[in-house]
Amino acid sequence: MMKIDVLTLFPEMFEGVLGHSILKKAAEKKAVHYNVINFREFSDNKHQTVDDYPYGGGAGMVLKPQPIFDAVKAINNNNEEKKSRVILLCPQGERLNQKKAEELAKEEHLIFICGHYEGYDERIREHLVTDEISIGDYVLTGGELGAMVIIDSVVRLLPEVLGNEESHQKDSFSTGLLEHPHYTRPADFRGMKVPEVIISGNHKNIEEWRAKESLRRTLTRRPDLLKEIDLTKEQVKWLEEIQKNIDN
Ligand SMILES: C[S@@+](CC[C@H](N)C(=O)[O-])C[C@H]1O[C@@H](n2cnc3c(N)ncnc32)[C@H](O)[C@@H]1O
Repeated sequence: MMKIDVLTLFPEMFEGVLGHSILKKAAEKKAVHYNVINFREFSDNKHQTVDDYPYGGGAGMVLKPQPIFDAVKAINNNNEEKKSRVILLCPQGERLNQKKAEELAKEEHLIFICGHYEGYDERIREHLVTDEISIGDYVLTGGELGAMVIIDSVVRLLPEVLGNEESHQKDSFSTGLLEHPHYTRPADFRGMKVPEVIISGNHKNIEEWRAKESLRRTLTRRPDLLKEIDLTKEQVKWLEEIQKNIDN
């Protein structure tokens, strides 16, 4: 079972996300155990302060190292040698992608540190964390939403979490390509018809249509992804056909 600890000043923010849908079911199935901790509890200051003014002046408050170092130590049962992935949410970090989610899904223990205010003391970054992850090139008020995004992307990859019906194997990015379009009943909705091939019952043709649509989507929306993967000869041929159709 994967263990996920989250250090935050706003634990209530996680109740909605971890307490619903697939993330909740994953915990019920014992694929994952969540532990959301307010690191204010670890402050050794009688006022339980967790932040302070930045040395050198400037706007905003900075998270102090002590409560966060001590919280991580307590999570690891005071075992300094314990090898957990300690992930700092940080707009300056490596950008999250599917590959990173897949890598983290192989771990047994993840600890997330959610920053707030102006940021955190640099010694946390230098001496405590193993990964700094950003969820995109924009600045959030805190790391909580980022931690939730990473947890969601990781937990759905754990064995037993998604059934066959919701398999992630063909999801966008898992194959290196964007996923093909989906349709459901009715076949004719107010004059808008689904492509003939997918109601043909011919599985070989349906698979080929999906494979080509996946390539078409990637070429038109995210051509950068095509440079990252090795295409089969057949895919290269299809891609050339798709490109010709677009050009004409
Ligand atoms: C207001 S931000 C601090 C930004 C910092 N002053 C800077 O310019 O890099 C407060 C906290 O929100 C979180 N955060 C903000 N943007 C994020 C992003 N794109 N991805 C992940 N975490 C983010 C981080 O934990 C950060 O410490």
